[in-house]
Order: sequence, then C-alpha cells, then structure tokens
Amino acid sequence: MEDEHEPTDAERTHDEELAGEIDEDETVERERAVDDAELREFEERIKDSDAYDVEAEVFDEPTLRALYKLVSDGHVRAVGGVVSSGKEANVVEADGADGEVALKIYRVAASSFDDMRKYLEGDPRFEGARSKKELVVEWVRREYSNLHRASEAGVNVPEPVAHERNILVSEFVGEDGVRAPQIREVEIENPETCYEVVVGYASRLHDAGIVHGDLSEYNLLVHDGEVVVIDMGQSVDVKHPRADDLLENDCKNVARFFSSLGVGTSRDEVLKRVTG
Ligand SMILES: Nc1ncnc2c1ncn2[C@@H]1O[C@H](COP(=O)(O)OP(=O)(O)OP(=O)(O)O)[C@@H](O)[C@H]1O
Ligand SMILES: [Mg+2]
Repeated sequence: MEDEHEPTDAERTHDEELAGEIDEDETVERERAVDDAELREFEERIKDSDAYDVEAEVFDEPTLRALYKLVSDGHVRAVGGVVSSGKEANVVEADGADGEVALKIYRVAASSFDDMRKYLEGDPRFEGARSKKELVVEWVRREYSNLHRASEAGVNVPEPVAHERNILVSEFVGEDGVRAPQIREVEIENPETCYEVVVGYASRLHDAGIVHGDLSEYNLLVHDGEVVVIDMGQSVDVKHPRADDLLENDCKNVARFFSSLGVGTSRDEVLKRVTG
C-alpha cells in the first residue's frame, strides 16, 4: 500500500484552483454527442484555414473535437495561421469572441511524458500511473490556472480564456495574426527599466506563491511597449520540491540576459530582489 500523502494547505489551495476535475465519462459522452457528419463539416471549414495547410497534423481527430467544443462554446470563431511550431506544442492564431486569441495546441503523442511528470510530481494528485493524454490535459489545465494566478497577481500575461483537452486558449499577444516579438528579438531602448519590470514581475509571482520555471528571453514578449510573460505550463508552487532550483535558474537567466545588455546584476542580486 502506498502512503496516503496528506496535502499541505498550499497544495490544497492549488488543487482547488485547478477547478473542474476531469470527468472521463462526461468527456466520452460529449465526444459521442458530436455526430460524425457534423464533425466532418467542421473539419472542412477548418481546412480552409492557413493553419490546416501548414500543419494538417496539428488537428488530429481528438484535437478537432476539442476545437469543435471551443467553437460551440463561443471561445473560437475562426482559425488563422500557425505562429509557432515547437516540439511540444503549436501556437495558432484565431478569432475569439472578443478579438484575437492564441491556441496553444499540445501534441499528445510527442509530449515528453517524463519531463511533464517531473513538474507534476510535486502534487499529490499525480501519484500513480497516468496516461500520456491525462498528463497533457492536466498540464493544459495547470497552465491555464497559472496564467490566471499570475494575472491576478498583477503580472502582464496573456489573459487565459478557456481550455479544452490539449488546447489552451489565451489572449493573442500581437496584432493581425502576427505574434509580438520575443524580448531577445527586439532592440531594447532602456534595458535598465526593462530589467526592473521583469524583476518586478518575478517578484509578484513569488509573492503570489508561484515560480515561473522557464523565465528567459524566450518567454518574454514585447507588445505595445510592454513586456508580457508567457509559457507557464511548467510553473510550480513555491512549496514544490523543485521550486528553489527552478527559481535559481530563472534568476540566472534574467541576470545573464540583462547583463548582456549592460545592466549590472547577477543571479544572486535578482534572487535577493525576487525573494526579498
Ligand atoms: N498568447 C500568445 N500570443 C501570441 N503569441 C504567442 C502566445 N503564446 C505563445 N505565443 C508564441 O508561441 C511561441 C511558443 O509559445 P510558448 O513559449 O508558450 O510555448 P513553448 O512551450 O515554449 O513551445 P515550444 O516548445 O514551441 O517553444 C512563443 O514564443 C510566442 O512566439
Ligand atoms: Mg516558450
């Protein structure tokens, strides 16, 4: 028998935030409710989108069903083009109910199960065997929740809109289908100010009990003169066993990037500011 791990308050709060437990039966029933003809018709519509041409394999059958649900619920109106094509996920621009949205579509088959598990393991709900699909669904739900927490804490992140299976919907950072550049791709006029903003964000996240876990010049976008923090699937609670290592690494990345722009700082300086 495995020991029953009694969740700490922090874990419990985090659990509660990840509202809406997966109900497999409900999902299966809902999937059946969408009849095939309806789905094929929807697929024909999606096929007209740029994303479908570029990356037809993004929309495998279960992903198509998830997208169909998001359309039915009014979160997505039309699908645009692929703005980023990565190992784990594709990001697609789309029209939402209220302007442009980004669809981060995880590839279930290609997801690195072991990596995801390492982050999820600090949470008692993830003990025991879980399928790859369940891990990805959980990951997406977590990313949604983390963005929500970050936004509440006053950090500039894309507002999370919805999530369904392997698809996360959030506010699109960019304009007219063109994604905003990453901070490493732009010329920063005032690195010192920008550094202060980023350290401020990391500090607010920390105060809110979250460590980003992959904070770097790749996950900071610049839009309308503001820095936007993205990519929070791997973010963990400060009580997570890996939190300290991840935080040190985040601070190291921030210090390295801004030092390269001439800002006098170090990993320990950033760490002190973030945790102080
Ligand atoms: N909400 C968004 N609005 C606009 N562009 C986005 C948004 N989210 C992500 N992107 C774009 O997609 C890229 C990848 O997104 P993200 O960093 O969240 O995924 P990732 O897990 O790092 O994926 P990969 O493995 O592909 O790098 C970002 O660098 C950014 O250019
Ligand atoms: Mg990223």
